Amino acid sequence: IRLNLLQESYNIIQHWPLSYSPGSLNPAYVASVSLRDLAGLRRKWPVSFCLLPFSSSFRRRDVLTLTPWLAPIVWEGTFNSELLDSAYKPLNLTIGVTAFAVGKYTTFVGRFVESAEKLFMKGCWVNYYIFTNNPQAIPRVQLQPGRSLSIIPIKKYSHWQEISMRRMEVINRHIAEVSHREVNYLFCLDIDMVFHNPWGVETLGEMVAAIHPGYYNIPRSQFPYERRSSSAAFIPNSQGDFYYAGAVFGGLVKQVYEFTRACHMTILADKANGIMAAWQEESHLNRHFFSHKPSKLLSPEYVWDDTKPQPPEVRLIRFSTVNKDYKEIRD
Ligand SMILES: CC(=O)N[C@H]1[C@@H](OP(=O)(O)OP(=O)(O)OC[C@H]2O[C@@H](n3ccc(=O)[nH]c3=O)[C@H](O)[C@@H]2O)O[C@H](CO)[C@H](O)[C@@H]1O
Ligand SMILES: [Mn+2]
Repeated sequence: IRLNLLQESYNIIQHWPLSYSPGSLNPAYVASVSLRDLAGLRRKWPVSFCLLPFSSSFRRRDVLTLTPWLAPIVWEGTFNSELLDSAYKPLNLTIGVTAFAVGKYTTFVGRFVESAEKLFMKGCWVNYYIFTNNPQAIPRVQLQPGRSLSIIPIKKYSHWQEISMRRMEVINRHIAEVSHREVNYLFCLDIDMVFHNPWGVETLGEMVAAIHPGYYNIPRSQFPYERRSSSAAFIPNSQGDFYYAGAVFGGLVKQVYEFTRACHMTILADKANGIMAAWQEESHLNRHFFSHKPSKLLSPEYVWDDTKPQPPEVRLIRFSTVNKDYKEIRD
């Protein structure tokens, strides 16, 4: 019963800007309700008040829509994008996107950016930051007004594992040097992916993680966490919350800075001990989110895998991996 009540409050808070004068609550927080936010609200308004006007229109009963620590899990059918758009528009937010195209992965850039131009954060300012060892290989894509793309040269590590893991370090440094001045929120995405349906402001939150499409309906004992206690990414057998994808994370730029710094540190600690975690930086990301709970979760709609059949609970595939030949693409 308590969870239901809280779910109701969450739905109400999502509708806040319509029912109450704009400015009374910063819409930046409207879609990222945490336990802390709820506790604060309750002090001002009794719960019964929160429960009054809305009940059933934005609810899903077939999937989990709230974590045990009361972070929303975003699924199609749990939010109203028109309302959210009208709440966020006046904030004039700039959203950054980092993506890496090293070695043969430059072939993915065109499809990634073209699809993002049609579907990612429509109506917001968007800055793409494409990190590559081969700037000439990045195609020029026609961008919508208010959107920009920077190409940032980086060196190429020889192993794909190292390329993938070093993203934490590179993003962290880039935030400190550049993007902290340019964006409010930052999403860090795999590049071997394509947008198929809208991805909007419903995804914004302090710290946002995405549930891995392979493990959203699997018992936690089978999550592929790093299980060696010698690794800094170690999670014991019976523990953990969700298995998150390494391909999608984001949040307020300051939070993403802290997050990438922490992950890079634990990756370095493993390296000093001659260990590489089971799923590289994804293992470290999972370990970090185990002790620092994300304030919002994205459902696997936001990080799907095209080789999987679409189950009924996944109503909209928004962002999905491109089929690739691993042997061919990873040198
Ligand atoms: C869906 C999902 O959660 N994907 C994760 C998974 O694999 P994937 O198997 O999808 O990893 P991947 O091959 O896409 O590599 C991750 C990303 O690193 C970049 N890259 C990688 C290799 C290379 O030669 N050049 C290059 O640019 C590129 O942006 C790519 O998208 O595991 C990886 C680490 O093992 C990462 O945690 C991915 O985020
Ligand atoms: Mn990938």
